[in-house]
Amino acid sequence: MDVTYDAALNGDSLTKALSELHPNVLVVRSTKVTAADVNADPKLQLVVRAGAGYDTIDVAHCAKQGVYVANCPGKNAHAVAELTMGLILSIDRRIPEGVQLLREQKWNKGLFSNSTGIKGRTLGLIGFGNIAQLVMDRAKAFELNILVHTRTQKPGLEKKLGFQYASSLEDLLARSDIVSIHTPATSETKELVNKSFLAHMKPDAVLLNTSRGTVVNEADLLAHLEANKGFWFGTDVFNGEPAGTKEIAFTHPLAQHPRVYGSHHIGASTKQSEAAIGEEAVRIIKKYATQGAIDNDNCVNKESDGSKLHKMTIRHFDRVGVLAHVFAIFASFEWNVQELENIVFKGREACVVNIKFTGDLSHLEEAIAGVRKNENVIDVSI
Ligand SMILES: NC(=O)c1ccc[n+]([C@@H]2O[C@H](COP(=O)([O-])OP(=O)(O)OC[C@H]3O[C@@H](n4cnc5c(N)ncnc54)[C@H](O)[C@@H]3O)[C@@H](O)[C@H]2O)c1
Ligand SMILES: O=C(O)[C@H](O)COP(=O)(O)O
Repeated sequence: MDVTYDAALNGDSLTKALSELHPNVLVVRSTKVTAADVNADPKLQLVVRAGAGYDTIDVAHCAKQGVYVANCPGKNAHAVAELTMGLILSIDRRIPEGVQLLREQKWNKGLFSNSTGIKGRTLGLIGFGNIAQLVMDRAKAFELNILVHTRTQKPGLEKKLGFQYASSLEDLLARSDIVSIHTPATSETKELVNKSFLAHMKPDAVLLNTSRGTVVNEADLLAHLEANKGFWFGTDVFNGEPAGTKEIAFTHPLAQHPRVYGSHHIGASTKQSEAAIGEEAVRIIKKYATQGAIDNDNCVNKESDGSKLHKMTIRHFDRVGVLAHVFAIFASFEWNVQELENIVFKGREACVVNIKFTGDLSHLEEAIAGVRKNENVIDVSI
């Protein structure tokens, strides 16, 4: 396999490289992958997001062009959970400011002796996937109580893992001392943190965001910070954050705010996490190269709604032309094959083909009779 590595490719330079090199697989971190990038490379088959969030990739356009998009769920979750705990403890004890003062050759025990402590306080988690669950595990070691608001509640999970589902988002916001966001960036979560969200929070609460900048309406948050002098924000992400990894000037009203502790979108950037992500990306590519398959856990643009599909199972002898015969009948009834699996039995004498398809079944009996006409068809069921 030929590999070209150039982490600096971005925007037009990425589009140009794709149009010249025509790779089959593109691996990216937070680099944006646009429709123009996909169109520039007709040989592109797979985009691997070496990370969790894939909002940076035009997933819908990839789906339209038959290009797989795969991510590496959970592989950087420990690192993000560790950073989240770091933000919680830093805010409670004002660690960064204490360090800064020492660097300025100043001692001020009084200034840093006002922390509340986190034991017995309530941490509200919004989203309860890979990262949030690891945050919960770590927070429980600090004796925080855990409240959860997520899209789908799983019966029995509260008791098993030792947390409580909030009855609503508003309930979680009203009862939490610390609220941490762990949802993906979607149209549903865009500006989830807005005036109304903040109004439900305790005035001296801590809000944490290690997910995406788009989840926060930054103007509303700034206004809330101004109006509530005990309110703190810890964030790893900013709207309009720089794309690269080199130092550049970054002026942002939240990044420079005295009650905001920010980091530089480094949630996933530990050596452990990068190694785990790298290994997973390689595993995905190897499996695709050798078996032509992407695991469902990784593929983010495979159609998963099979509820409207009909299924036909045909046992047949392993001879040339059986499937061609079946497909000709399907085409004559305007049945559209959606998924297909042909299993060959030991000895390569017989097979079973499972065909999932859409179409009008009013001529079903006629179609089945047509399939049976082939001498190598053993049985048909639907
Ligand atoms: N700061 C970083 O470096 C960094 C690293 C990894 C991931 N992330 C971000 O964190 C996000 C979460 O990562 P993860 O690995 O936990 O993902 P995940 O898919 O395992 O979990 C996401 C959770 O959010 C829930 N959710 C989705 N939409 C929701 C909604 N509208 N309301 C409530 N809950 C909702 C899902 O049900 C799921 O429980 C990623 O999508 C990514 O944007 C950031
Ligand atoms: O969604 C993710 O995995 C993180 O935001 C990590 O982004 P990065 O790969 O650019 O560090």
